[in-house]
Amino acid sequence: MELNSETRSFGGRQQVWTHQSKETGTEMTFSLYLPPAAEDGPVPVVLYLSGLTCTHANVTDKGGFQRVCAELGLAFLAPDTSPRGLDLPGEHDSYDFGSGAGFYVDATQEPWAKHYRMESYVTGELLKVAGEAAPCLDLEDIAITGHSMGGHGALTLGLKRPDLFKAISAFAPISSPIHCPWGQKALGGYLGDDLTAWRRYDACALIEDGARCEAGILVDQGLSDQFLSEQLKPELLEEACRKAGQPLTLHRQDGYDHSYFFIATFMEDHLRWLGERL
Ligand SMILES: N[C@@H](CCC(=O)N[C@@H](CSC=O)C(=O)NCC(=O)O)C(=O)O
Repeated sequence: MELNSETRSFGGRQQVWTHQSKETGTEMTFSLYLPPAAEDGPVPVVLYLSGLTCTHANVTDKGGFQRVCAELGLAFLAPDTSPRGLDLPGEHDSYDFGSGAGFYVDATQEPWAKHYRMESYVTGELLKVAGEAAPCLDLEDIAITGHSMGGHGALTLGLKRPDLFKAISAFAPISSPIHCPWGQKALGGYLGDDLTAWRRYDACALIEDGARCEAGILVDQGLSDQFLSEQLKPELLEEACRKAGQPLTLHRQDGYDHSYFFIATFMEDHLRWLGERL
């Protein structure tokens, strides 16, 4: 494991680490913000999953979380969105599949199955490695959030692993990959035609099938988001939660698009909401 950079920010430390991953069989990079409170004892962790085309760097540079994490004493952990450094057939052909588009699934189809293991990476190895890099992380006290494809990751992994994640939020998440072109392409490519396997990676299907987050779920969605009606469909999540009695706070934000300007605007709200549940 190697510390690539460390930069002072709001009294804490913004770090970037690389390590050799057993799950992906590649080098992986993640960023980790340690608040000032990490000098004195264990700190809770917010795990942030990024969207299509992103690395750890997008949210680290543009998410604007450091000031509030410093104030609340929260660590902020941001992994990459796929394995890197491979050259699998078709891996780099499109922005919404392959590199930069791991969708937080464990692929079962070739040639992806050996390396595209982002669910296992994020929920297992990443947390372990981050805990070794920073023993001040309280790995019993983790919340999960994310944006778009990463919002889908936060919802699905959070719903599947209530033992690991105490609270879930999302910025403009893909609500139901089964019902949108991005999701159909990714789940078909990584998991094949088995719709039962798809349901394990669809927040609405998981809720229909009984998964719950007791602490509730917070979602913010911009109403000028260019992906809103075709890809994100928050009304599907709203309906699944309503039918199942799953508490959901969904804020529809007038005029906001899909960008990091939107995320940075509502980051503080999400950190305070998650922090109250940690
Ligand atoms: N075609 C676009 C789409 C890429 C894009 O908008 N990516 C979003 C996430 S979309 C859902 O997962 C993003 O976060 N981009 C990075 C950023 O810093 O804004 C394209 O290729 O640009």
